[in-house]
Amino acid sequence: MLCGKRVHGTTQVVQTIEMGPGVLLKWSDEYGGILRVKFLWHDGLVVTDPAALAAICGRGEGALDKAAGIYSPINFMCAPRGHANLLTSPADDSWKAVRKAVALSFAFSNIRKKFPIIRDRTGELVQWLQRVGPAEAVDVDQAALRVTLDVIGLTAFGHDYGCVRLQAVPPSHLLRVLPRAFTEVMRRIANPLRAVAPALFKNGAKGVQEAVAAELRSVGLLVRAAPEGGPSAARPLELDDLKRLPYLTACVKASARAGAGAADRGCRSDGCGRAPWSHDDPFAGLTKPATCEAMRMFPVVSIMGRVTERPTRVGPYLVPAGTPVGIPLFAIQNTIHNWTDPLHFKPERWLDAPTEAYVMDMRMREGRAKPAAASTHVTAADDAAPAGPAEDAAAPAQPPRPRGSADDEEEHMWEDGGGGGGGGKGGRSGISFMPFSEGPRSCVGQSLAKLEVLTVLAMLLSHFRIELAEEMGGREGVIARESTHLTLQTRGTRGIRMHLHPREREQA
Ligand code: HEM
Repeated sequence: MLCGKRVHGTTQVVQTIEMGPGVLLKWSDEYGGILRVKFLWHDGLVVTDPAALAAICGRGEGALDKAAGIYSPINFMCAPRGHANLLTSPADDSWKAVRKAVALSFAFSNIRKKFPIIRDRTGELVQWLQRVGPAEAVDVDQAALRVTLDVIGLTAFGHDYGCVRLQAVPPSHLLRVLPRAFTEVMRRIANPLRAVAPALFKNGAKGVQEAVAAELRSVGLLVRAAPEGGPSAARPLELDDLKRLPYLTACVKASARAGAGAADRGCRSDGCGRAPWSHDDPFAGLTKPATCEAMRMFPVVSIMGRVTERPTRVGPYLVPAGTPVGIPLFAIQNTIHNWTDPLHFKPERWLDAPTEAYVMDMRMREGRAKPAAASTHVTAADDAAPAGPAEDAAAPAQPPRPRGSADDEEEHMWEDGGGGGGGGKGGRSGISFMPFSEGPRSCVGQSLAKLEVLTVLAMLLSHFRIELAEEMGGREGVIARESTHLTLQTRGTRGIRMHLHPREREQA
């Protein structure tokens, strides 16, 4: 994303995609929790301040909606003619209806039935890794992507991508198409002109092909999951199938209004949902804190975009309508203002944290929190926006209102456990950890994601001792290649290579 910070009246422009998510972390460390920047030609804010984030992600007056313009390049990857989707749409009535239907399908009571799928695919991955052996360095990032695509395909659409079983990955396979399309999306977010006149830009025409290839695959899944008349998993997608899409979208919305979980149509497996940590799993105690610490340091979604619809208070500032607001999860979860010793991987931070908390204010746990208003770090943005009256500047951030709309009935695998002292729902004073975001636009798929992440980690840790390959250049080498390509990834094609030493062999 093109953005720049104001320094003494001049603007330093940087492209955060090229420089990696670390640039916003550096600025947050240096300038504090509310920073005025330029997003393209707009003035915007970057917010890492916990109290301001609680208001932005809540439902009160300070709540902000999606910046649909920033998200719109994603549309071209998902649907013909670039229609908005659940992720990219502003929170209008249509979004509410679809969100309600999809959330029902992702209720943990439904998702737990999918556990055997996750366990069995991960089991196949373990067998494959055992065959590869410890001498060869394996790209674990890609291994995780293989399981994830198989799990999403099977659980949501009854479609088997067969990623884990692939010996070699052809260039046209989703495993390759998806990362290339993600890269094109990020390029278009950084430079919207790229979508309008691709020929003017390096690899612009190729980017169009990547977007179309990803779009065809998304559409293929939707059409296959249709109740009747769609092609079977065995029949390849044909262009005529695309004409059925408006009908499918109407189906989802209609059943959403009727209160039925339309996306359940894709759910085709039965079975017990016992998760690994509910058994006598020796790694259960370790897996949850390790998962949380990994998600803190390396959040999959490293930045989110919101926009003020009307003049809105953000911390002590009143910002004008139409101001884009960047929410850099990577910086929020790694800045020295929100965490003690943030650059060190310390799963033990989470040992006595409420087990089910995935949204919390870690400053409270570390005894570092100040009252909400005082904890707002005033920055180079002093002249940012027409500030409110002096007494307003001292007013605490608006706490989120109790839940009351689309996702009222959502049942997540783990409800927020009260934010570790942050006051719980409706009274949270701040947020410094939210890998799945928070509030009405939080991740609707988080129950599936958590089940998969924990299962994969528990099974890998119980079978292997894992060691970073030397060619990665240590932790610093990996961090130096961090890059936002829609999700947090590493630059280049090497991925994250590791040696996996089978535990039985070592014990014998
Ligand atoms: C570890 C895995 C995952 C992480 C960390 C994650 C994180 C997030 C975050 C931070 C958001 C908010 C994005 C924003 O506002 O810009 C989000 C939204 C969303 N996620 Fe996930 N996600 C994960 C897996 C999944 C899965 C497996 C699915 C579905 C199969 C999913 C579906 C969605 C959808 C549809 C939204 C948009 C919700 C809305 O705006 O109403 N996610 N996710």
